[in-house]
Amino acid sequence: MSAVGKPITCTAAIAYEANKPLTVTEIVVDPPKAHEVRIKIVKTAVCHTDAYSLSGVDPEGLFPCVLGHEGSGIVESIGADVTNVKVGDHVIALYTAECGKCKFCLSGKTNLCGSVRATQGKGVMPDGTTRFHDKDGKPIYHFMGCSTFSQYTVVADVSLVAFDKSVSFEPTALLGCGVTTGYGAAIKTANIQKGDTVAVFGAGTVGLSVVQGAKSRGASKIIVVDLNNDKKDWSFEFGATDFVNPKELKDSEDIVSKLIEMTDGGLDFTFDCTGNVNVMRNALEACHKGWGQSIIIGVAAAGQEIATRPFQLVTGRVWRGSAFGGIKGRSEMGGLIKDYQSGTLKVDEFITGRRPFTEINAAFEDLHNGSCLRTVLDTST
Ligand SMILES: NC(=O)C1=CN([C@@H]2O[C@H](COP(=O)(O)OP(=O)(O)OC[C@H]3O[C@@H](n4cnc5c(N)ncnc54)[C@H](OP(=O)(O)O)[C@@H]3O)[C@@H](O)[C@H]2O)C=CC1
Ligand SMILES: N[C@@H](CCC(=O)N[C@@H](CSC=O)C(=O)NCC(=O)O)C(=O)O
Ligand SMILES: [Zn+2]
Ligand SMILES: [Zn+2]
Repeated sequence: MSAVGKPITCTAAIAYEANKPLTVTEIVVDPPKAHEVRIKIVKTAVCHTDAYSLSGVDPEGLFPCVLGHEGSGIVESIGADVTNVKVGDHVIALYTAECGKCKFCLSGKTNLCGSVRATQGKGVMPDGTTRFHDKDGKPIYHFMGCSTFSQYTVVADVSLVAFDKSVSFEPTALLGCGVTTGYGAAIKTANIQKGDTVAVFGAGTVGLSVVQGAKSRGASKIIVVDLNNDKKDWSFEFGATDFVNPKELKDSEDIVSKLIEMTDGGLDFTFDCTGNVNVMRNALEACHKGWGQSIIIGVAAAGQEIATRPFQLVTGRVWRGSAFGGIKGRSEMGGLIKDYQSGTLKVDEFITGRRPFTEINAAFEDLHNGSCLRTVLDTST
């Protein structure tokens, strides 16, 4: 019997409090209101940002909530006035919405959209209420406008994009965050050109996706910096030309001087994909005088601040940031899917494990163990 217009009881993973394992339990998911879409999530994966928010240091972190923002699934039902998707469409949830109408969307300068961001950061839908409840009716917060750690979720219509049914749910789940973020940061935010030199700090899914973006643009040197030698082989497979482990430098060397020496004065582009503010400083200072740009992708907690001597900027180095790789999810995801289909963009290669949904806490543990890129969860099991 169809559940359209009715609440659905399903399994979800609830973050009840910071730093505690998620509780896999039944919740109630209300039907979508106007301009909302209820999705049956098929595949989802854990991104480092889910672990960051679960750790309790995210100033927008609210509990209890349904985490998860890398996920894809099938439109189960739509609310009034939804015109961009229909029931049965295969979709990716987008934590960076694209309304096409707000000041941000119309600026042509950014992929950040203002339409739902304020309520998204408060863990509620645009009308200020939640569609998730526990069995006693108590509200459960949404997360990043997606909440993919549930068999069913509700998102704003501006927070999803449909994709061709010939593409499967696993790669599209990963395109919901990590891969798109890194690849976009390289090809869009930085707009790396043939011959440029690049250093990437942090060889997780985001960092290695920067690497493949740099490779696709013909960068002449792509240096990966990571403390974990287990990331070396992957770095080369995704396109790195060099791998440096700062722990293995000589006493007389530091990572900044090492990178400057390797690149005849510094890099054209560096990327922080660690979220560590000390690494961000090194990444900036390893840039070439006069033009080098450092792009911050990693997320750091409230209270953490970046520092450098202003002279570093006076002498032409540029500090920038990138959210979701600068990609506009609804109008540009199709291009990334084409890159995936043509083989330019590796996505499946990031899947280092698969688990049933009930093992979601183990998937978080995987992320903290250096031999994981992404663990994909099957919400039906
Ligand atoms: N701006 C945006 O739109 C987005 C930002 N993010 C953020 O990007 C970052 C990366 O995410 P993700 O790839 O999923 O995370 P991962 O945890 O998979 O990757 C981070 C990598 O950085 C390495 N690392 C940690 N500390 C250092 C250090 N001091 N020097 C060098 N390498 C280091 C880790 O090594 P080890 O294996 O030893 O832990 C790991 O390989 C996170 O901060 C995440 O929150 C993610 C998605 C979107
Ligand atoms: N609530 C967090 C926000 C951290 C952050 O910067 N998030 C990234 C996406 S991380 C994905 O894995 C982002 O896109 N930021 C732009 C935005 O509008 O949120 C905090 O306050 O730390
Ligand atoms: Zn993410
Ligand atoms: Zn907008």
